[in-house]
Amino acid sequence: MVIDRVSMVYNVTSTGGRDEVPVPAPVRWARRALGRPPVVRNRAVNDVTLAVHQGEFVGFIGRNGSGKSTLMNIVAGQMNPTSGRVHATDTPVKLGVNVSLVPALSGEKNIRLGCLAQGMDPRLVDEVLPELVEVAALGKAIHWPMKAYSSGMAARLRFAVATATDPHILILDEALSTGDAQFRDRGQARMAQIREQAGCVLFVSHSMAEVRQMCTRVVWLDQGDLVMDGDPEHVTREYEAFMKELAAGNNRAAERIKEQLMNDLVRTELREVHA
Ligand SMILES: Nc1ncnc2c1ncn2[C@@H]1O[C@H](COP(=O)(O)OP(=O)(O)OP(=O)(O)O)[C@@H](O)[C@H]1O
Repeated sequence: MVIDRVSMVYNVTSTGGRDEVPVPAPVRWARRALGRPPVVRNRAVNDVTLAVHQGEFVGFIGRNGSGKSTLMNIVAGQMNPTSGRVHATDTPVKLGVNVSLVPALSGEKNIRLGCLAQGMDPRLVDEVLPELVEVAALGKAIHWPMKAYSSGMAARLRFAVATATDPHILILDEALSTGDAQFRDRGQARMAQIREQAGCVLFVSHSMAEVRQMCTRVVWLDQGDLVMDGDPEHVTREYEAFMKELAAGNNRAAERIKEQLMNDLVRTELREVHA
């Protein structure tokens, strides 16, 4: 899958601020004339290019509002980017979105329904059902209506359904973190299985431990920019150093870390182009 120079700019109503980027003048005038609130431009993803290969487990990290979810929504086809394109060999499945579950039905019935909705043969559904019930690890609650589930329990169910068809490209936006330790273990085992079956997983997380443990590669986004892309240990270490400076109020030092890494990234890309 290739994310090719993807950018996303949201127009958002704002009461104003000095460093806001205004929309073009004619739009401003028209809104003023119509008595609508002013709108500013918010760049959520900034010209991001990435190639993700089969079998890769790519972690996406970055502070709040850095563009991770926006990028995942674009990859999942839920949102069109302002510019750029995503080329994928198969439809990416974003956990919990591509399958609509029914609150009044039991967990087991929902798994069955979710599998059928994803085009699975009914005989195959019977075959895989016990395994998926085990992945969800809901115990007796698997027979309860889904509306009686906690948010973590519902997340487990969605996870089991989303991974049922061995999606080629699976997108997880913080899904595992909502579960407890037992679910995380099972969830990780299931994702390792997906990866082995030559799919790839895109995984958004704020947990560096989880990212280091599970990912084969990590992408760091900040304010929509691609800051780093590489080895999980290396990227998470630099990210932690950046966050530490921010937490200590050393914004300049944090910016310097980011600038240096972005320059390194440009140099690497240039070397690759010339190679
Ligand atoms: N529907 C929307 N309309 C306008 N702006 C949006 C919208 N959704 C997100 N944004 C903006 O886009 C930027 C990126 O948001 P996004 O949710 O992609 O970040 P994130 O990295 O996933 O953050 P988090 O770690 O907090 O989940 C933010 O500045 C946010 O304010």
